[in-house]
Amino acid sequence: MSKLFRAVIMGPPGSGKGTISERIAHSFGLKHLSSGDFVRENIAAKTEAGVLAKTYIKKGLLVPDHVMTRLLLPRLEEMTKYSWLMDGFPRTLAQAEALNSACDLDVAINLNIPLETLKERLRHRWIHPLSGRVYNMCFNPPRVQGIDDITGEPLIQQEDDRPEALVARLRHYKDVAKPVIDFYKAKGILYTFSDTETDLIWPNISTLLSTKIPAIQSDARCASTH
Ligand SMILES: Nc1nc2c(ncn2[C@@H]2O[C@H](COP(=O)(O)OP(=O)(O)O)[C@@H](O)[C@H]2O)c(=O)[nH]1
Ligand SMILES: Nc1ncnc2c1ncn2[C@@H]1O[C@H](COP(=O)(O)OP(=O)(O)O)[C@@H](O)[C@H]1O
Repeated sequence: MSKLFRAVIMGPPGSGKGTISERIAHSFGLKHLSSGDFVRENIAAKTEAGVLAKTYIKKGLLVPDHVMTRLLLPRLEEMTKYSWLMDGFPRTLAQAEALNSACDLDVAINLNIPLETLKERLRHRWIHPLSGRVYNMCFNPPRVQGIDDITGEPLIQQEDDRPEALVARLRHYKDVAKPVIDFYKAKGILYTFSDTETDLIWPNISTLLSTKIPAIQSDARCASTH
């Protein structure tokens, strides 16, 4: 049997983690795990961790490390048979260390996108709040302006995505992410991609993963579910 593949993808808000994760999951047959989706599922199911997480998200804060690890690590235990890509976790060094004790990663993808590009993208980002589905009014617009493709419900723009809030958010991201990036660099698994467009970054990520993911597994991708 081929070795399972485990990766994380990091980058500031708007860097394209969700967009690129979907492409990776589709092309390489990995499970796409999203910390934001897990948090939203737990909020919807009113689990203990979900109720706690909601109080932080409402204030625009990161969910504390112990809540995130309590929420995520059991989900990873259910994934022992699968190759996966995690989007949105770890965001802090404590989370990276907790993940490191739970499993060995093969690759950490780091997206490095210019500030002006992030501002421009997030200005056009609209989301369906219940599912977390993300649209961009230029790059991937919904079929009907302002309406979610799947549910027909209205889309909203997050307060956090306004340009004024973004600069502070990005500064905070950099401070918190730096030790995580250094942690993966020291392990020799960090791959940084810098460009202004997902379509320019994607071929490089695809080439990297083709060399890392055993061929047998990508051949079997049609049989996988995600
Ligand atoms: N113009 C443009 N928008 C992009 C590109 N890649 C992603 N987006 C959009 O930018 C926003 C942020 O992307 P997303 O994948 O949600 O980033 P995340 O916050 O890192 O998960 C979304 O509205 C995407 O549709 C790109 O190359 N060009
Ligand atoms: N690894 C994490 N650590 C702390 N909080 C997290 C983490 N992942 C998600 N969250 C919380 O869930 C919210 C939604 O996550 P996500 O969908 O990744 O959104 P965003 O793109 O706004 O960061 C975050 O704003 C944050 O409050």
